[in-house]
Amino acid sequence: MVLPFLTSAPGKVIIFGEHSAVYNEPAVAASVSALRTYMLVTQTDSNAVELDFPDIGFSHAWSRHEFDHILKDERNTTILQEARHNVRELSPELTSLLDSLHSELKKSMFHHAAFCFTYLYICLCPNVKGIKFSVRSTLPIGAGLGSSASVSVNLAMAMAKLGGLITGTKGLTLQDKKLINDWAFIGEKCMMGTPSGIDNAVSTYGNAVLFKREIDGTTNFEFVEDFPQIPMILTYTKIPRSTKTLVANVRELLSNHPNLVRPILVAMGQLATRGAEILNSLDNGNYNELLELVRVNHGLLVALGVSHPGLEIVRALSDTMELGSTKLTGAGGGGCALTILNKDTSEKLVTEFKSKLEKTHDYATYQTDLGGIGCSLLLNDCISEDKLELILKIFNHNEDKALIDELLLPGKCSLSWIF
Ligand SMILES: Nc1ncnc2c1ncn2[C@@H]1O[C@H](COP(=O)(O)OP(=O)(O)O)[C@@H](O)[C@H]1O
Ligand SMILES: C[C@@](O)(CCOP(=O)(O)O)CC(=O)O
Ligand SMILES: [Mg+2]
Repeated sequence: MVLPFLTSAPGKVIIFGEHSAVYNEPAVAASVSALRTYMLVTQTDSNAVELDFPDIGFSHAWSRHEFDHILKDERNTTILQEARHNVRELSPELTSLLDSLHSELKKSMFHHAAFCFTYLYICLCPNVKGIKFSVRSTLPIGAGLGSSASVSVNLAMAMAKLGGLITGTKGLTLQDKKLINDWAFIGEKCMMGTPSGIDNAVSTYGNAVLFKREIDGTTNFEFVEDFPQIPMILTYTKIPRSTKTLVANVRELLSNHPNLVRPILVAMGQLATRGAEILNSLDNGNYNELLELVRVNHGLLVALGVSHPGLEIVRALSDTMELGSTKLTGAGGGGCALTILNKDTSEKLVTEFKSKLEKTHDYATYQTDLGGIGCSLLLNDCISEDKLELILKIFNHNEDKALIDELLLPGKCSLSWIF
């Protein structure tokens, strides 16, 4: 594999069914292909394996010796073989072998990112050394827009490419995408424990999907054809939270009150199924029902305890101004809210809504299209010398997000990404 090369994967918005998706209920999500994570893979002089995650202030280099310790011990052969064939569950044995590689990070917020990195590395490209993986994202991180999944998709794609597991050269084949999605799911497992798999699926395949996880751990999804551009606003409250904690809280609530919580999850699945039907044939006749489902979905999420006073500000303002229906999106507890606008909402009202959120509460708002390009790859022979210089600047000097978009956004920039 000729270095350097780049990978990229988008964030997502869950329209219906966050949290209930973890319990095998259907959910609807779409990619936000303009908000993405990028990964640059470069050769280094050392023998080490390095990661550089400047967006979260984390970088680390492991000497090859640390991995050899695991890889060259014959007692580990079966453990490694089994882990490399299991894309449903993490191997507890491999997990404990990898522990020594990040023991000093155990109490830090970077532990899960490091675990995800080393797990995918040892499974997908263990023979590669003298290499650095640098990540930059235009997505808000820990905000409910699937940044963890987009990092997992990038790592899975880059490492599978380095391990010779990706076959497409002119475009990613369906088989390539399946492999990327499977390993990104394992990456999400390292990050947060019990993902549904919806985030990595949308980040890999792009577009909009009706997703369902089955009891045996397999996943089913169908694309929502002709996904309509719904007028909407995404509001980022900037309130930090962790998906892992919120998902664990819901699990505890379910275990304490199964008879109360189970029907809530089932109702969320029902409304996701109906939501997908409406989105497949959205018109004036069913638009208000879509808004109603958004309102009900938010209410059920409140009942699960995953809203936050900061999210309720957005919901209450959209209700007071009567401009649309708001629900939290992603794991909640802070992060982002999604407001679907009423049909007749004026530009003036939208401006007033956004300006109140931004000026009074210091929130950020995005008006972005949903759907579009999933994961993508920029091969070395498509990167000219002058473009490479600019790309290195972006990754080495923490250039701002507008510059990243201008230079790298697939479908908008002049680079020949394949997807
Ligand atoms: N650009 C990035 N660089 C490094 N790590 C990232 C990046 N984006 C996300 N992550 C990882 O994902 C975690 C956030 O994931 P999560 O809590 O699931 O929120 P979300 O997926 O909604 O953004 C971060 O703590 C970090 O470990
Ligand atoms: C809460 C959940 O439904 C979505 C989490 O999304 P995010 O990490 O908050 O972007 C969990 C999942 O489906 O894996
Ligand atoms: Mg996440």
